[in-house]
Amino acid sequence: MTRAVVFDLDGTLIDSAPDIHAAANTLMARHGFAPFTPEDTRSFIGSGVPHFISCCLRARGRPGDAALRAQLIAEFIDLYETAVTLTRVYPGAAEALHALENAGFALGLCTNKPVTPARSVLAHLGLDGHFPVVIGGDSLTVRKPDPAPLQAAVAGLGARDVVYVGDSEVDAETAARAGLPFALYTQGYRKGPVADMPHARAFADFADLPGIVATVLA
Ligand SMILES: O=C(O)COP(=O)(O)O
Ligand SMILES: [Mg+2]
Repeated sequence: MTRAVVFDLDGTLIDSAPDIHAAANTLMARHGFAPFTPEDTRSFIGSGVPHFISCCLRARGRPGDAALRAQLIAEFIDLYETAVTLTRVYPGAAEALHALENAGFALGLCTNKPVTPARSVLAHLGLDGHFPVVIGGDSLTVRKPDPAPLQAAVAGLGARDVVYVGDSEVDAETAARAGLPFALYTQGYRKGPVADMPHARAFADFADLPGIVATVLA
């Protein structure tokens, strides 16, 4: 059976918050709302687009407006596909993907970002060739922290021994519910202290990841 590493995307492999921030503020301006700070935007990321838009509306005093919410979700998804130019790969992440592949690991992706913008930003950054399986926030009827998307990624890879790598509380809960070890990247968009998040290992430097995966799966 294949050994595999499944990655979260936003805040884990890529710092995409600047693009998400720009898209959100385009939307806010279009609808006459005040812009968000980068910190506001980062705090809304991690649970997918519907949740992101709910956070935007709550912050602007319109939490119960279902029609506006549906409209903003559709417009945001429209903006999302080309929101790639401000996004950067975290230092050492691309090298870690190569090292893991060279060590024989299959690689998969399980993100709450919708699958079309996820594939678009992966291609823009030259990372798409690493991932035979990409599960996005709209791939199934449920999204993380439900374990089903992560389990679908694992099944798609045909893997048994798997580590999930992510940056957020949502990712830690997803891995726990899927019964998989979790490696926490500490430089992403988590909302609280590392100590409050269940994890097998935490790392701040991608150079450490291949060794961590080997140890966790030993
Ligand atoms: O779209 C989001 O809210 C977050 O995406 P992620 O699951 O890749 O962190
Ligand atoms: Mg993330």
